[in-house]
Amino acid sequence: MSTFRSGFACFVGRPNAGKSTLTNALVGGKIAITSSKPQTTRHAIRGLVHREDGQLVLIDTPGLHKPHTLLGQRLNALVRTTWSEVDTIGMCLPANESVGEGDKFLIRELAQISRKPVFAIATKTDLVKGDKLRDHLLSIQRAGADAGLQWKEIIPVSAVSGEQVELLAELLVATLPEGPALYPEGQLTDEPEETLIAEIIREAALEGVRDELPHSIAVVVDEMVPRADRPKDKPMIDVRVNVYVERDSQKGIIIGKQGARLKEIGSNSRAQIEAILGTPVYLDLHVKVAKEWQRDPKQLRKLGF
Ligand SMILES: Nc1nc2c(ncn2[C@@H]2O[C@H](COP(=O)(O)OP(=O)(O)OP(=O)(O)O)[C@@H](O)[C@H]2O)c(=O)[nH]1
Repeated sequence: MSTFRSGFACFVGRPNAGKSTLTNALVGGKIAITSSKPQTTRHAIRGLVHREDGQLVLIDTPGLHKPHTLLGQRLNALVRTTWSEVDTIGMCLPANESVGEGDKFLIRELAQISRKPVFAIATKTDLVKGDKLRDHLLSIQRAGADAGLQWKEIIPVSAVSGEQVELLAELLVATLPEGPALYPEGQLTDEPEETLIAEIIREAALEGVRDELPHSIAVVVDEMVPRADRPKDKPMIDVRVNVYVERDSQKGIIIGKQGARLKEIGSNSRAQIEAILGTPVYLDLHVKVAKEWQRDPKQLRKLGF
């Protein structure tokens, strides 16, 4: 029997490097969700990659979402801890952008970790042509050498076209220690659909305003009902959702000018929700103020905490 491997990996890279999209592509779609409860680690699990040869647990790297406070300063301790705890690291460097100072800073930091495989992942290769990709791969190699980092591999991928995603999964799994699966297959997908849907909407609501609404937002799926008057071959589900914030000002942020942001939240999350439910949905989003909900046990229970 062939060896089964299991372990943890994280992706690092500047904002927009393609980490989330790659995570989704590796996981196979819908379950790359930041808030899934940490199980054996303190870190949030972003997704599970189940394969015949192993199981890869992709974890979130806190702090790297705020590179402006991070780059140019020392990396915070939590990020270092994450790096020291995972089995393998993938640094994402988008092929349509040159290797910049921010990237080099990260590469130097990664070079400090000894005896851990660090992959350079040239993301978004569908956006560039041959010569440009070759130059990009060369500058990644050079940046590694300059920092004293020996890349485990430099691998070009496109999460959008799917090119080399399978190969990347194989290479990452090959670096994991031998061991049984850490999570039952499909564990994260066993979360109730409502939880996944609420989480997708919460992510969409936080998009671009994360700093303004850090923890003050909770999303609850109120009901999901099949629309009665639809033909059998064209079903539709009405999904009624409440988005709770703590203050009126936050309500304004979520709703946006003439409802523009709320509309955007709906359209950004609908496709993913439709993928989960397997039917078109009508999303009915309501924003409500639940004052100080984080401090009110009764409200917390209502919001599912
Ligand atoms: N064409 C193309 N676009 C991609 C690919 N991967 C990601 N993108 C796009 O690049 C943008 C950023 O991708 P994300 O996956 O959100 O990047 P990220 O590194 O997770 O970003 P942060 O959450 O800001 O750290 C999005 O608009 C993606 O659609 C790819 O393989 N090809």
